[in-house]
Amino acid sequence: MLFYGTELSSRLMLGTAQYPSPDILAGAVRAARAGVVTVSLRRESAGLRAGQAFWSMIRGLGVPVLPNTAGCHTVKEAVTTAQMAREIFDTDWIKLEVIGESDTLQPDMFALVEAARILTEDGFKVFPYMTEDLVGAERLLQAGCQVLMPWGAPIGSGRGLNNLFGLRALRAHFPDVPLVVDAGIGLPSHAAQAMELGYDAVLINTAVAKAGDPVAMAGAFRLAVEAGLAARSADPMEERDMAVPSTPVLGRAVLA
Ligand SMILES: CC(=O)[C@@H](O)[C@H](O)COP(=O)(O)O
Repeated sequence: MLFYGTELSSRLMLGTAQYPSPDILAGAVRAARAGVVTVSLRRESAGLRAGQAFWSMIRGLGVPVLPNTAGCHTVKEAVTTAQMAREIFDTDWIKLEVIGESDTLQPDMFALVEAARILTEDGFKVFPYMTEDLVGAERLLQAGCQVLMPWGAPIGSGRGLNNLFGLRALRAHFPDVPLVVDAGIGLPSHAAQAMELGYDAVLINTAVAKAGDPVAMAGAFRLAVEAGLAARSADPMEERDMAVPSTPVLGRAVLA
């Protein structure tokens, strides 16, 4: 699967926020064999790890960087943050987040489409963080996005795939568009389920960073993503409502 013409080394995208230490973050990225790491300009700038040292460490991981506009609530904020990210990380990839509601951190789909249009016209390759809304998805594609990133559940909730019907519908409507489940994944089994649904990748941050052992959890997610992808490629059986005996019966026992 190509993401804007680039084949990633793995289908696991890893967020870099909230780790107990930079060493543990680096260990998690290695254990996950992450295909991409995401980094938030606004959050890092505001925190203790601000500035060049943290960003140099991220670049030094040797994994493609996908900067994001986490924490942005308006089109203007998101566009300005994306432009800063392009300079700092020397990449035209941007994970576009425009948050519309504070309790759920639900994306503002209207502002998202507008920001995506501005950024694609400016040469960016936009990875939009979105709800599973089919019409919104169509508008984002019309705005120039070639990848879509629907949420599994609210960011940091660890609830997994909240709306299986919606995620399935999105996959069915856009069979050729790279789709990534972004946010809300709490367990490796959720990641495997996303891959089994036919999603092309998953993006995970909190579930790894906040695990008791982030490095071990990163390894578990790697295995789950690989398992889900392998299962999908192996063409899983159809679910049925009724039982079908799996053991052939060749006659009945005769009781004397
Ligand atoms: C949209 C967003 O910010 C997510 O990419 C987040 O970084 C990952 O979500 P989780 O922390 O729930 O995995």
